[in-house]
Amino acid sequence: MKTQRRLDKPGRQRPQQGTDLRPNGNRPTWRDLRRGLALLDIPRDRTLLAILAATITLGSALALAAVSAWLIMRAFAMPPVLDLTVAVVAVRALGISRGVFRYLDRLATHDIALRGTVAARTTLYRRLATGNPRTALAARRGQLLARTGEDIDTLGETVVRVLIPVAVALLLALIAVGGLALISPLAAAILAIALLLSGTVAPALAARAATIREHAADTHRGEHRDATMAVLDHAAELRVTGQLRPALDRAARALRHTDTSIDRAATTTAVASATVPLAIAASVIGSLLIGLELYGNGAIALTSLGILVLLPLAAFEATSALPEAAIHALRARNASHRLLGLLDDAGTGDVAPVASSAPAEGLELRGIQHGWTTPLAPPLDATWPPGSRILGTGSSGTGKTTLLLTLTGLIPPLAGSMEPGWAGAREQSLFLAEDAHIFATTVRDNLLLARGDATDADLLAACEAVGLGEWLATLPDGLGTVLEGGEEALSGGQRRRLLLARAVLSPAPVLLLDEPSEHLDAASAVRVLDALLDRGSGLMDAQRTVIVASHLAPTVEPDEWVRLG
Ligand SMILES: Nc1ncnc2c1ncn2[C@@H]1O[C@H](COP(=O)(O)OP(=O)(O)OP(=O)(O)O)[C@@H](O)[C@H]1O
Repeated sequence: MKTQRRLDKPGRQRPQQGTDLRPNGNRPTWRDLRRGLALLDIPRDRTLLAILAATITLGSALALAAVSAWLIMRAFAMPPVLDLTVAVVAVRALGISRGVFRYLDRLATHDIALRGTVAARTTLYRRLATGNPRTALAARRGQLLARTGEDIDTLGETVVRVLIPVAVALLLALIAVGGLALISPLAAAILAIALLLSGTVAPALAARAATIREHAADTHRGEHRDATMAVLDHAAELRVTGQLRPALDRAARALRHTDTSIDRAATTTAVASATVPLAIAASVIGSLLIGLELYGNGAIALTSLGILVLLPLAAFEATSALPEAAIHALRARNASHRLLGLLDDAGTGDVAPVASSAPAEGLELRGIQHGWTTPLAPPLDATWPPGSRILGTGSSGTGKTTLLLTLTGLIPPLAGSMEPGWAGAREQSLFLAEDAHIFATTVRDNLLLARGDATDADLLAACEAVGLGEWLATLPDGLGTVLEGGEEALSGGQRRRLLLARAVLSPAPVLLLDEPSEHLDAASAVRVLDALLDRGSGLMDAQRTVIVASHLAPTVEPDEWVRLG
C-alpha cells in the first residue's frame, strides 16, 4: 500500500529543510563557516575601519553615560554654571557623534557584506559554469536559487550580524572595564565577570534554543505532517487493515514531541533573555554597594559614584547583541555547509567551457548507457560522421533529454565511451534545452548569446530562416526591441523559434536540440522538424551534425533513429 506521496521524478533527491544534511549525511561544522567566510573575501582594512566606527558609536554611548553621570552628580552640588558647560557640550557632542558614527559604521559594514556576497556569488557561478556540469543539472532550480540567493545573503550578513558585533563587544568590554578600574578595580572585576557571563552564557543558550527549534521543525513536525497526511489520504485502507489507530497514535506522538521541543526551546530562550538583565543588575548593584562604601570613606567623589553606577548600564549595550549574533552564526554555518556541498560537487572548475569554433569530428559511440542512477536504455553503438541528422524518439520520461545531455558531455554516461571524448563533445557541441532562458533584454542580445560577433544582417537572416521575419518586422525597434519580462514577452511558439535562431547562428559543429517543435502548431512543428533533419533544407549547414530529441514523427527520413522506450 502506498502511504507516502512522491512528488519528485524518481532519482531526484528532496532536500531536507532547515539543518540541511548533505547527501553523504555529514553535519555542518564551524569549519564550514570558516570556509564559507573565506568565499566572501573580506578586506582586512575595511573591516578594521568598520570595527572602529562601530566601537566609536557604542563608545560614544559609554562616554555619554559617564559624562551624564558626572553632570548629574556635579549639578546636584549646584556649582557655578560655568563649571558645567564643558560637560554639557560634551554630552551634545557625544550624542551627535553617536549618530554620525552609527551611520558610518552602517556604510562600512554593509559595503563589506555586499562586496562579500558579490565575491561569493561570482565564485559559485563560475564554479557551476565551468565545474562538473552534473552539479547544476542535477540540482533542482529552487535549490540552486536558494543556494545562490538566500544562503549567500545569510553568509554575507554574518559580517554585519556576527563578526563586527563580536569584535565591538570585546573592545567595548575592555574599555568599560578599564575605565571603571580607574575608579574601583573591584567594581571593574564584577563588571568583567558580568560581561563575560552575559557575553557567553546568553549567546550559548540562545543558540541552543534555536537548534532545538530547528530540530523540532526538521524531525517531529515533519513526522507529524507525514503521519497526518497518511491518515487523511489513506484512512479507509488503514481502517480495513487495522492500522488506523497506530497511525493516529504516531501522529499524536509526533505532535507531542513537537510541543515538548518547542516548550524546551522557549524555556531556554527565556533563560537566555533573563541572563543579560540579571548580569546588568548584578553589576550595577555591586558597583553601587562598592561606590557607597568608597564614598562613605571619602575615597571617591560624588561624581565618581555616579559614574560607577551608570557606566555598567551602558557597557552592556554591545553584549546584548551577542545572542542574536550566535543564532545568526548557526544559520550561517548551515548555509555555508549547503553552499560548500554545491561548490565541492562542482569540483575545481577546471572543465573547459564550451568553445564553439572547434572543428567537427563526428561522433563515435561505443556501448554508451545514459541515465542518472540506472541506465535508461540498452547500450548504444553508433558512428555519426559530420553532417549526420539523428532523431531520438520515445514517450515522456524515456530519457531523450538525458541522452542529449550525455552526448553533449554534460553528464557522464553510466557505461561506454565516445569519440571525441567528453571534453571534446562539450567543445564542439551546443545543447539547446527545452527550457533555455530568454533574457529580459533586446532581441539582438538574446541572439548574440549564440555568436557574439554576428552582424545584424546575420541575426535578421537567422530570424527569417526560423520563421520570425514577420514578427520581427512588427516590433517597434526591430532587433533592438526589449523583451520585457524575458519569455513572458513571447508566445510559446515565438520563444521556440527564437531559441532555434540561436542554434542557426551558433558556429558549433554539433547541435543537440531538445523538443525544438514544442509549442508550434501541428503543421509548423513537423515543418521545423523536417527542416532540421533534412540536410538539403538549408536551415542548418549540411556539414553540421544535428541531433534532435522529439516525440513527433517527421515526414523526412533521418540518417538514424534512436528509439527510446
Ligand atoms: N536532474 C535529474 N536528476 C535525476 N534524475 C533525472 C533528472 N532529470 C531527469 N531525470 C530522470 O531521468 C529519466 C528520464 O528523464 P528525461 O527528462 O531524460 O526524459 P524525456 O524523455 O526527455 O522526458 P520528456 O519528454 O518528458 O522531457 C526520468 O525518470 C527522470 O525522472
